[in-house]
Amino acid sequence: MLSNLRICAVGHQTISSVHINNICCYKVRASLKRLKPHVPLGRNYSSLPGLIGNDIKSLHSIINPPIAKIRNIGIMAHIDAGKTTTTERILYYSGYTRSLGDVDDGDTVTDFMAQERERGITIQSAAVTFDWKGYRVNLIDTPGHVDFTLEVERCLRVLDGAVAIFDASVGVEAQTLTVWRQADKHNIPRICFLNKMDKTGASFKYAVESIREKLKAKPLLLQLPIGEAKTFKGVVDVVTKEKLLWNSNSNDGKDFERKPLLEMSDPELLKETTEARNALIEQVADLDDEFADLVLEEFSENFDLLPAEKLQTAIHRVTLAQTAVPVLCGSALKNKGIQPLLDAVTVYLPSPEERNYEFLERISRLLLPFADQHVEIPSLTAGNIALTVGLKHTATGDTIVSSKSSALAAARRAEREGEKKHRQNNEAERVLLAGVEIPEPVFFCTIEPPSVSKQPDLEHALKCLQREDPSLKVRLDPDSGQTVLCGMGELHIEIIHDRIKREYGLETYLGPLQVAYRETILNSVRATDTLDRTLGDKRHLVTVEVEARPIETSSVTPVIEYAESISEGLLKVSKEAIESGIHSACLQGPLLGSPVQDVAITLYSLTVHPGTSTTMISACVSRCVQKALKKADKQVLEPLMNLEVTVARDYLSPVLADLAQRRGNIQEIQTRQDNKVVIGFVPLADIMGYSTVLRTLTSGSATFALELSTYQAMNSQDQNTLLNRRSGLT
Ligand SMILES: Nc1nc2c(ncn2[C@@H]2O[C@H](COP(=O)(O)OP(=O)(O)OP(=O)(O)O)[C@@H](O)[C@H]2O)c(=O)[nH]1
Repeated sequence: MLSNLRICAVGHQTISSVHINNICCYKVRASLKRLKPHVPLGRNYSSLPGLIGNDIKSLHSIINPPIAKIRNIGIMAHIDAGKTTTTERILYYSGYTRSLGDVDDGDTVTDFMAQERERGITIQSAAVTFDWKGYRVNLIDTPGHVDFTLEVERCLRVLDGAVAIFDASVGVEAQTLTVWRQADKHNIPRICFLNKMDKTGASFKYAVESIREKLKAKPLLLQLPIGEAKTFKGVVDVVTKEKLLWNSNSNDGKDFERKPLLEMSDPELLKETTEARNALIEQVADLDDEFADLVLEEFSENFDLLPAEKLQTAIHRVTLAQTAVPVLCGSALKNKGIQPLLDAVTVYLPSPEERNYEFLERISRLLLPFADQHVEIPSLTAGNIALTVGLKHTATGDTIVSSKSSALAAARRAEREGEKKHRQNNEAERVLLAGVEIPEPVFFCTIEPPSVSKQPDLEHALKCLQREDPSLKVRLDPDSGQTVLCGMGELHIEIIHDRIKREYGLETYLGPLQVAYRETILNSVRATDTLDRTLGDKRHLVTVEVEARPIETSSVTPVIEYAESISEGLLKVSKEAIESGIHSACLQGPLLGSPVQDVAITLYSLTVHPGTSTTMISACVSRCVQKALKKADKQVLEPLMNLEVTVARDYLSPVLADLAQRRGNIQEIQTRQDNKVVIGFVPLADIMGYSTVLRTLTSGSATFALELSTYQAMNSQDQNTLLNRRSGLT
């Protein structure tokens, strides 16, 4: 029985993708050329290209692994930490691909969009399924660039666990903090992988410290690196006291040597590992009472006698409770440390069962993704990924249920659980499916089809893209009649433009990129208005009096109040019309036509002639509110961004000088290895096109992250310049 589906990404051409229970289902269109045949040849499968009958697993093992052996995990990190490279290694070692893909060569499986391959970045999440030592792992590689935050969020809400990847030479970076917070919100157990241990400047200690300090997490060091940067050779498994060494002559890292540490051959390393293991045991005992009892009763005299499996089970519980995070390390590029990372995923991250979802599922037509091919399957157990086709009215972030009664039952149960929430470890949150938070778009630009006859095609393309990506907003400019795209950043809009061309065959024209300003009022004002219109033999007559006043909310949704004199009876029939009128008036402020923020509207009087339609009431209220807003003293608000620039010491001065010219407000300059990290605020209007400027200023050695902080009042000089520019005076 189908009781709960989560829709994750829909709308691209004919395939819609759904979440079944806690599982994410995405379109996967990776190239099949390097896929190893893991699909049984049969009635439905013979059409898959490149599949041979010999090296295949049984249908049962492919479609229905026991739920305890399923891991649904995401990979998350700051841009360029190495998610895609790590995923490629994982696919290779698990036998899913035959050769190693490389982001720098543009031939990875998960970065399958043309733009991803060209730019070497991940934009859309991709899902792949593979088996590792008897476990089924459904893995999602998510984008790291801030413009695609929503894509990360919609993945996280359905995962059972995640691997957070860090660049070991920089530790925690700006976007890591964002995705970490998102994972906290969705209660996702995590393990950390300190990647790039081979890189100059890599520091295990520094990266661990940054996890402790910046993420406020308790790192459990399950490994120690053997060597660092150029000398990085392998890792020590602290839990088992073994050393794992990769052969430096091997070009794919498939084979490695695992040996117990011995007093004779490695006295120093053994001593260091024993100390690390003892510290780990104490740390876990502090966090887990059951383990503490075991250690105290049986092993307090000698921690060496504590079996590795007992320690692993306790670490699993602590990871699940999210009171600490296991930390591992390696180098994806140099093919070291990936196999133990996979082991850790199966040992420490939870199965769907442990995450306490209790639905069973059934839908009419199910497809299983095998890269860009889909195999129809009759049924699927909870905890798996599948696709369904043809959902027309469902968009990313929606939850669908089989019937109204099952939805009500889920809501009732959530309510009951909510009452015991504090006792039951957020049971209600586990049952209810979290919505996605859609960030505010800060940029917009007009978009034109190649000819008027192509306008319907453009509208169709934008509709599909919006269903997939709710952070893209599309609206019609009421003055010019033009279509306006609103997005998260320059790159976001550029990619949308590119996708319209490649996927929908439409060559569109973008207007100049503009900042999404807001407006507010500075004093209280009252206005009255009357609308008197006769349509046919019917007279519509409304008189309204409203007050608009400034309040502090940081929201574009106006607060609506009613004076006591407004009759209950009148409100009953016309409340909806009144509020829709107020909302529509506040969408377009009198200064720039931007949304009005921080206002309260009070309705003081309303008289309505009998027979007046609600549309006329709405129109009159809207006009009256606009009149009031126009009368008030007004203020433009501009988006202020949090900026973090990481730059080599030598280039710090030109970067600071440039930021000073951009109205930048520097809060702090940190030292990170050989780099300086500049943290501050800068108005969005002054930071457009910054990536090109920064590249030129620093010979390509700097990176930056940008995120909306707040909307702030513009000073009067800047505001006048902007208003004059908009009205064409300058
Ligand atoms: N030295 C070193 N470089 C690495 C390692 N892993 C990845 N890289 C390099 O780092 C860059 C970024 O790697 P990706 O795998 O694309 O990183 P990503 O996190 O997927 O990036 P986005 O998808 O854009 O968020 C590439 O040039 C990789 O070759 C590593 O272990 N060591």
